[in-house]
Amino acid sequence: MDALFGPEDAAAWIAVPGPDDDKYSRGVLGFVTGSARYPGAAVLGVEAALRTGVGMVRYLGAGRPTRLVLQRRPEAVTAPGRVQAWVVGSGHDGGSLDQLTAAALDAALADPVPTVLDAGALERVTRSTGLRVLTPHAGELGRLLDREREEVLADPAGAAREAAERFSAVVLLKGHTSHVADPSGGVLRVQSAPSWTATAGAGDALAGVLGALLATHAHGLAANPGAVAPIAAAAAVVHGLAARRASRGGPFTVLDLCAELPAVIRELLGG
Ligand SMILES: NC(=O)C1=CN([C@@H]2O[C@H](COP(=O)(O)OP(=O)(O)OC[C@H]3O[C@@H](n4cnc5c(N)ncnc54)[C@H](O)[C@@H]3O)[C@@H](O)[C@H]2O)[C@@H](O)CC1
Ligand SMILES: Nc1ncnc2c1ncn2[C@@H]1O[C@H](COP(=O)(O)OP(=O)(O)O)[C@@H](O)[C@H]1O
Repeated sequence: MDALFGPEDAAAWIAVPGPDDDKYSRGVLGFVTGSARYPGAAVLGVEAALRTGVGMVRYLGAGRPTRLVLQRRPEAVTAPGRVQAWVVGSGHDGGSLDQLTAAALDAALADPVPTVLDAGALERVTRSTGLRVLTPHAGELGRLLDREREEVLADPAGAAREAAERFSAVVLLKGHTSHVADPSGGVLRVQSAPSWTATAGAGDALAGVLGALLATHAHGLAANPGAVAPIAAAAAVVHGLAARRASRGGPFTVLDLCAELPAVIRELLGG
């Protein structure tokens, strides 16, 4: 099955808090992202998650990214504790991680909750124990499959499907059209972002949006793992609509995109 997934489909995957909710019942999202080399990736993921809506963000990383995350978002909690979903790998360099980040990453991968594996964590996919979503761009998916980037671009749906089957994961292959493949062979296509979105850091923000949607649906996911693929597609739609609002036909920064996320969520909910 290969289907187009749009805003009407995405609207069904926005979790709305109720009067009995508190920050824990809404869902806590943990991040092990960013590094001394790429601290900005940590800031962008946390910013995107908080603006998508989540009960709490826990951020675990080295001193420099932690300071920058707190400077931008004092709402983030930097103490370890339970979470309902993880985002790992944005701003990591597969090979070289400081000790604290490496230990936090090991703990996150061993935690059986839904996990977004991005950038530097993609190569650790077989070590993750929960429901997992991989968020590669074409070059990263090529490396995972031992293929050239051009081969992935020639058949993106097929490459995403192959990786989903091989790694028992939902695979969100990013691009102008994003392809979300699940291990049973289904592929959802999302095409909501303008080409101005091709800018460094946009993928780090997408990982944050996706993490927030997973954390706020975590309770239902254990019983319904098939929901992970539409949630991943919904994240791509929300991210793309925020990019469109930020762009209005011109360039924008990733923080501009993040600033539009609350309005996109509101609109999808009919507000
Ligand atoms: N603000 C930040 O902290 C950002 C951090 N990022 C992080 O940076 C890390 C690497 O991500 P990438 O997507 O770049 O990883 P890739 O490994 O896909 O890209 C690196 C490759 O791009 C190619 N390349 C480098 N410079 C190039 C140029 N000028 N023209 C054409 N090709 C060039 C090289 O072949 C290089 O091996 C990830 O951890 C990612 O999360 C990026 O998301 C960008 C923003
Ligand atoms: N031509 C394009 N049109 C629309 N969106 C794009 C285009 N190219 C990339 N994107 C989107 O921009 C983001 C780029 O992510 P990624 O390649 O991981 O960059 P980074 O690692 O720098 O954050 C993804 O969400 C992707 O879908």
